[in-house]
Amino acid sequence: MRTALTIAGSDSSGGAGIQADIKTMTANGVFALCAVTALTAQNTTGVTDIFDSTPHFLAEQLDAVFTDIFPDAVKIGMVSSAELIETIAAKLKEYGAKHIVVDPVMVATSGAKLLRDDAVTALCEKLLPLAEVLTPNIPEAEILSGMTIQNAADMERAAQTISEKYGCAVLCKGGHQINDADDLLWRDGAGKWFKGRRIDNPNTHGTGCTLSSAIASNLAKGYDLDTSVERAKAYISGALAAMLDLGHGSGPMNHMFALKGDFVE
Ligand SMILES: Nc1ncnc2c1ncn2[C@@H]1O[C@H](COP(=O)(O)OP(=O)(O)O)[C@@H](O)[C@H]1O
Ligand SMILES: Cc1ncc(COP(=O)(O)OP(=O)(O)O)c(N)n1
Repeated sequence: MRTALTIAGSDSSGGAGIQADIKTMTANGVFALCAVTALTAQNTTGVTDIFDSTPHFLAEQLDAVFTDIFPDAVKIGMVSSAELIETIAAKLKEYGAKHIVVDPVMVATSGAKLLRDDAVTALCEKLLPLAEVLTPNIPEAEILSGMTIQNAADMERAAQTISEKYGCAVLCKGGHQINDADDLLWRDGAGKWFKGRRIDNPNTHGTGCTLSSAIASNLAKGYDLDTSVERAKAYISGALAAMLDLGHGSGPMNHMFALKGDFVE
């Protein structure tokens, strides 16, 4: 069985963060490993508190994983401080981790800040250059490129700028646009659009975590990046279209929409 590691924060509501990652990896047929960067007290209406792992304990989790079950791909989500970012970068280099997907999580849709302002530089300098692909949403792509994004041409310019700056592929996600759910993959000097039908579902908690984990799962299975993005897009569209409705705010998706068998009713 192929394996994928998520390095991310815990979401007590189960819709985003490490919980979304593990469900996504499992539903995509890979064995999920995890290293927890932080605990969040969170539900569908917002984040009330964050308790960070220490750099030492995060390093211990990464040592435990890499020295035993070496992951076929790695996904990185919420990492709130410069010290934790530096720890992850050092360990990924030490172990020669491959197929690294970085979701540069900065702010939850509910408005909570998940990355400290003083950690953006560490993210850019230490972690982004290790990535095979970055998956910023539009607000994150604006911060990383220093540009304002208002339309598809702006997405292309911003993705190109980020890709050239950090030497990796960039998937600029269009979920925050008004009329569509089209994502742009910029790699090796050229852009490719992955078109998505916008699903009229207010429950989008964890879409970014889910997409990046599905990409990592498909890279772990040996698919190339284009195919991994295409398959991840099909997966998230299915999870949104299942129209799960839980909680009082923007609820989670149904990660198990495609699961069939005697134990699912
Ligand atoms: N209503 C929607 N219908 C279909 N796809 C969506 C919808 N909202 C987001 N997506 C898709 O979900 C993925 C995550 O995008 P986005 O919501 O922009 O990320 P984030 O959760 O990081 O803000 C992208 O592939 C995006 O196109
Ligand atoms: C613990 C934790 N990590 C990441 C997020 C952000 O999730 P994301 O899928 O990027 O976006 P929203 O769910 O906020 O739309 C989170 N909320 N919690």
